[in-house]
Amino acid sequence: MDAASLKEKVGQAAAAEVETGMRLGIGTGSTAEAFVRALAVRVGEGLRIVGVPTSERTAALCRDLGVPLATLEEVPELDLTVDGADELDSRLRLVKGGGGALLREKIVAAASARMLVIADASKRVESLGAFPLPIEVNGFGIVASLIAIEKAGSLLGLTGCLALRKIGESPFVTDGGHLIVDASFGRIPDPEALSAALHAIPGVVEHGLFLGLASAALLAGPDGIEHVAPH
Ligand SMILES: O=C(CO)[C@H](O)[C@H](O)COP(=O)(O)O
Repeated sequence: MDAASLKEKVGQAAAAEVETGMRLGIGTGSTAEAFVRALAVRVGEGLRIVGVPTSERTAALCRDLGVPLATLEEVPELDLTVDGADELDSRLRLVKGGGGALLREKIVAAASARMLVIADASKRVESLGAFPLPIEVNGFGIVASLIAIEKAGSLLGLTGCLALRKIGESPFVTDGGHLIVDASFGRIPDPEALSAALHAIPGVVEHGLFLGLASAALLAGPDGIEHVAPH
């Protein structure tokens, strides 16, 4: 089965878990988009939900497909967030932010009673870190922040290159107006320690380590959908 079909299947499986009346956080990325498409079908059949999108991109798709939306200000407590991931480990610790939406994704996930991760099974890893860690930074003092991120990594034995994310020649700018640094640290033995160290840097707005947020995952592979709980 190709990657698009796996995303479609897992998007449908996640949409099947949505119950009428739910307040949903709606993730960002190609897998989350497959979920939105399947959710829109159910909304067309009479499912009543309200969704809080994690990016302008997701909001636009939901509007196009007729998925009812609200802001997090209007609906500040959510029942379930469904979102993709770039990596997940057996404890359902995640790396997210490949699509640059990590700040809103984390705010929405933290406002949700449950977070369901949807991905193809190739996203499951023994240790986080093969995927470069996205770090959202304020544009002010970017060089100072880069130096501080490098030092924070090296104090934890993590070395590797930091790259300012670009689209063509221009820096990628997030929905919140910030920049993204992709940190190729390699294997991250202690994600909690790295999370704390990054949070201590004033120019770091947020980072893509999602720790203790995911409640379950649906992973699509050639043999079907696997339901995974953290352990
Ligand atoms: O974190 C994200 C966006 O910021 C995405 O959920 C993550 O990058 C996975 O994307 P995809 O489903 O396209 O592989």
